[in-house]
Amino acid sequence: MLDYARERYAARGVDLDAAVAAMDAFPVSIHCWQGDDVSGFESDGGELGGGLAVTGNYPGRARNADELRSDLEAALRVIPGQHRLNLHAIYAETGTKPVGRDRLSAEHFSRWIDWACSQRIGLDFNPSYFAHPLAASGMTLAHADTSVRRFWIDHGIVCRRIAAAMGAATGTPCITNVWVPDGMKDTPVDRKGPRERLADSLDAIFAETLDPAHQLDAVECKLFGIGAESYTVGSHEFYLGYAASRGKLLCLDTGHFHPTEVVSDKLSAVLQWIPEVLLHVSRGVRWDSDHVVTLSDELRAIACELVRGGYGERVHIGLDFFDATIHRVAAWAIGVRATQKALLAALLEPITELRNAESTGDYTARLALLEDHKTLPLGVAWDHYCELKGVPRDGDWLVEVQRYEHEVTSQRD
Ligand SMILES: C[C@H](O)[C@H](O)[C@@H](O)C(=O)CO
Ligand SMILES: [Mn+2]
Repeated sequence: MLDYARERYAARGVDLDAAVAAMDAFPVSIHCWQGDDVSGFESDGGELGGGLAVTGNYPGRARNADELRSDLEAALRVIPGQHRLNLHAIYAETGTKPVGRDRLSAEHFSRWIDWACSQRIGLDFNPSYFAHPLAASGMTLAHADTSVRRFWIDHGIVCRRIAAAMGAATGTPCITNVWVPDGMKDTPVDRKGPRERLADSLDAIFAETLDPAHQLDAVECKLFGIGAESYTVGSHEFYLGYAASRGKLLCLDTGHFHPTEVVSDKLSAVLQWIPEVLLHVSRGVRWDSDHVVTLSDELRAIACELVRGGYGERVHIGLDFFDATIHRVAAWAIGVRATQKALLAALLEPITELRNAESTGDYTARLALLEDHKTLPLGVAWDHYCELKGVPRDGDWLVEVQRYEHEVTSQRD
């Protein structure tokens, strides 16, 4: 079967083995928050809020950092390749004493850092601007009250330092992604003031120069959230301008746009003006519902844009979904494996033939090639990749997760 697949791709001018080898250049930053429904481990944390909503009550949620790390290891055993872990500040381990988010430091993440080093994976990081009494009003960095704003600015400052320590320890830059829920349920009369305050707060957070070899900054835009239906301070236009003017990464979450807008079309547009992009690959169903990522047309289109544009170095792939209706380890595995399949399909695209067809105006051949590519034996190449990396193929990995569920997660209260 593998030889047959090699031949089929070779007939289209594509080297299957080279495509499989190229997969190493696309690590995926796996979001820790799928493992515990974005709960975190703060003893004094608040309701999730911020427009974020997790539905479902599948048994076996990780209740502490050791359980979450164990679940992540179970997921990594069925995910091919070396990846990264994306942590939120609410996953700090502060012992029995609560530590204010404005006082967190790298020592509160030392066990995560040691674990990442032992797994040989990189870390990414996020300040948490939700699930906190000072975020309950729906405003954080854009808040009109200076003392509330100061608290959240200090949170951003300490998180960048934590990220720098993570990057230094793991030997790969840690991306600190700033997302704030700030917005209004109903029509504001002052759209300008909060945006001025958000810009000032961000400038204050980013004032300290940190080594880009250890730490990079990203800002995440959004169209609307639950409870912020009429106005989102950090809109796409706001953050595109901010990132372009400050040389920051722009985080594009695939659930954060109008349902008819697609991130696959935005990549080559924003990368004209900003240095790098962080992706939050999600699957919005009718709204920013954060469903588990599947091998959709849009996911494939995003992967094609990365490969065709040669954006491997400039686009960082992260995931952002949370579904508590299915087994959480399986959710990670499904989402990461789907993302990787999209990448492999993109690497197997008959790009030379496609470019020739397009440049000669033969749009009939372009469409025919794109359609035919869909049924070439991607699954055989994918199985081969899984075997090379020593993880179960499609059809086999779920059994491993079910065993883990039986032995570990189903034993939790
Ligand atoms: C928990 C995440 O940081 C959060 O989902 C954010 O990235 C987002 O997308 C909010 O809608
Ligand atoms: Mn996101």
